Amino acid sequence: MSISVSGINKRFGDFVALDNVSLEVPTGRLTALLGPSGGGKSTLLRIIAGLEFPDTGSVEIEGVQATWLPPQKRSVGFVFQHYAAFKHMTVFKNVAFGLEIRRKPRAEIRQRVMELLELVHLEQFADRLPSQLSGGQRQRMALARALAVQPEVLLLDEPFGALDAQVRKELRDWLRNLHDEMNVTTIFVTHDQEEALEVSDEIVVINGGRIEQVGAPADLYDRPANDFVMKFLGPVTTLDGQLVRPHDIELLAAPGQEAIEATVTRLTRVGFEVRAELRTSKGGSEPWVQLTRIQAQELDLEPGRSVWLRTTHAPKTLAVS
Ligand SMILES: Nc1ncnc2c1ncn2[C@@H]1O[C@H](COP(=O)(O)OP(=O)(O)OP(=O)(O)O)[C@@H](O)[C@H]1O
Repeated sequence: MSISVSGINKRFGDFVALDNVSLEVPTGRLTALLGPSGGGKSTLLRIIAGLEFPDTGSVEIEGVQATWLPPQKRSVGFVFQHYAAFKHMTVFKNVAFGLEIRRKPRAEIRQRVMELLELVHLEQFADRLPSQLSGGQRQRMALARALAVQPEVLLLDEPFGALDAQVRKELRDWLRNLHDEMNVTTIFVTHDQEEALEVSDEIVVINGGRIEQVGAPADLYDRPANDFVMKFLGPVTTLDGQLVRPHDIELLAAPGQEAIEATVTRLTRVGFEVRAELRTSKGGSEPWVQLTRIQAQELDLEPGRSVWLRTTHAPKTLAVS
């Protein structure tokens, strides 16, 4: 199911939470709403879900006007961050809930719930209470519950928030597979750029109630529309007044064409990478460069050594703030 949002404005009192936001999400796509806290991501998702209504603008789902429809009439399943599981019900009952209120036959409910629990790897926990699950397991239960009624649109607000890095990573792969298997249109909110870059087909960068840029992860990373997107999507440093990615700077052991002389001030090893901090001779700017251990060894880098720097990627011609 495709989703079309156009000209959405939303205020809370005097505060503008969304400022003329328009967005097209085609059927089957996995889209991330990415941005800093308070930027308006959740508000936009809640408006698409029908949990909140815009002041002006419209939401269409599969070409049908849905702006004022209640959530249950939208064919959407959603998982919000502070998801309230029914504490007194087992995992099985929690997942079965949506099917039971739709008065589906018992055998069908049983089969569907067990299929879903298998999908989210919780089949052995069907009889437990939510309080007897880990945070990650509870979030997977919430996803199974959202999927039970076979929504064509899945809306997830920070579905992996508050989990440790390792579990988040596992759940990312799992979400990607699930999305592909279930053939749904998924929109998820995250403030984690790595999560958005790794999982999604398309990223919508939202800041201060406005969309900064929409595009495939690689496009946004390599061709950010502005400084904000560039800084938000990955590491940046400045070289010769230009904002560049630290891995887009080449280090040379001898002078080269268009290369700037610099002195190594500090070397830090982070896993298999080396971070070299430098000071340029002319202008005295202090860029840092990310390189592999092998590169650092080949250049025989050490503090005090002179090197020459040039960008391997066309730098963005934007003013550095
Ligand atoms: N019901 C509300 N009443 C008043 N202000 C609200 C309400 N809901 C959201 N806001 C404000 O609107 C702004 C956008 O909130 P929103 O939750 O959409 O941001 P977000 O990008 O999802 O942030 P986060 O990542 O922190 O969840 C915030 O400044 C928030 O305080």
